[in-house]
Amino acid sequence: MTTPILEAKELTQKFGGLTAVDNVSLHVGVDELVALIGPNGAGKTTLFNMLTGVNAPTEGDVYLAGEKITGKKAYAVAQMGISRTFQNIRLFSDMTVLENVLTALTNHYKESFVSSVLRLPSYYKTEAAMKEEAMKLLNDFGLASVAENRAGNLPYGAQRRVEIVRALATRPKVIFLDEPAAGMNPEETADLTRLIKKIQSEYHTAVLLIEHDMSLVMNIAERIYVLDHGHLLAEGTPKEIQDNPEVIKAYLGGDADADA
Ligand SMILES: Nc1ncnc2c1ncn2[C@@H]1O[C@H](COP(=O)(O)OP(=O)(O)OP(=O)(O)O)[C@@H](O)[C@H]1O
Repeated sequence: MTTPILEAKELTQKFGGLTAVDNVSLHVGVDELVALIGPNGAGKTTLFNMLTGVNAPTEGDVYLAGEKITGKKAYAVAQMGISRTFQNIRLFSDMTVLENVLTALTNHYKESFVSSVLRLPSYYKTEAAMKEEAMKLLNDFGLASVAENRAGNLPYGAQRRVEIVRALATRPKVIFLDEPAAGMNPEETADLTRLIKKIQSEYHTAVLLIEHDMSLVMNIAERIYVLDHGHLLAEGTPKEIQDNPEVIKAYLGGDADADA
């Protein structure tokens, strides 16, 4: 097993009388591409929310690169190296594509207040370096030609790509993608598949992916966790998951290639 960059130990989330996630442990290795699947209401988003600091777990702990991050707020977790996209696109739709990516880079380019206000030479240098990094990312993900377009005017699939690039611009250790293929047409999904592989292979960033599109999951995930009614039902390679009778019974309905 690779060294885990992310580790969750015995996480439980209760909402009043409902146990949405029950005693789930998982790990994601450095550079690993892991998927989390399960039927609607299985607890996937609730688990994501605990891992990213949106909700504190009722029980259990989360470790990022060996450091305990349980109970830290979402912004602190983001600064420590977890970034995510959401089921509903959350771009700054009135800003350009480039500006959206630049907002994510600001944490890495510290410029003093004085040099910013006085527009000292170092200010322009920093601005140029940020723009160069943002344009490299946009270029790598086929978005350079729309850098100056208003983000809200892009087609749906391109907006999703911008969101992923913006998450990557924070230079995370792990990137969480919450149903990135939702609402995409087959061509957009094929583009997305290449993009996600690139995050892993060229940016050496671990990926944890929630996705209902089984062909996408089986195509790119190295390992899969299956949640069912808040419990971890199975863990394994795509092949092991497809062949697992419990998974087939509880989730895939006997057809491993069908969408959930
Ligand atoms: N804030 C909340 N308060 C109360 N119950 C909640 C809350 N968030 C989620 N739940 C419940 O927890 C369970 C798990 O929901 P969750 O959204 O995590 O599932 P999911 O696997 O992400 O589903 P989907 O695939 O539909 O997004 C559901 O029964 C849901 O109604």
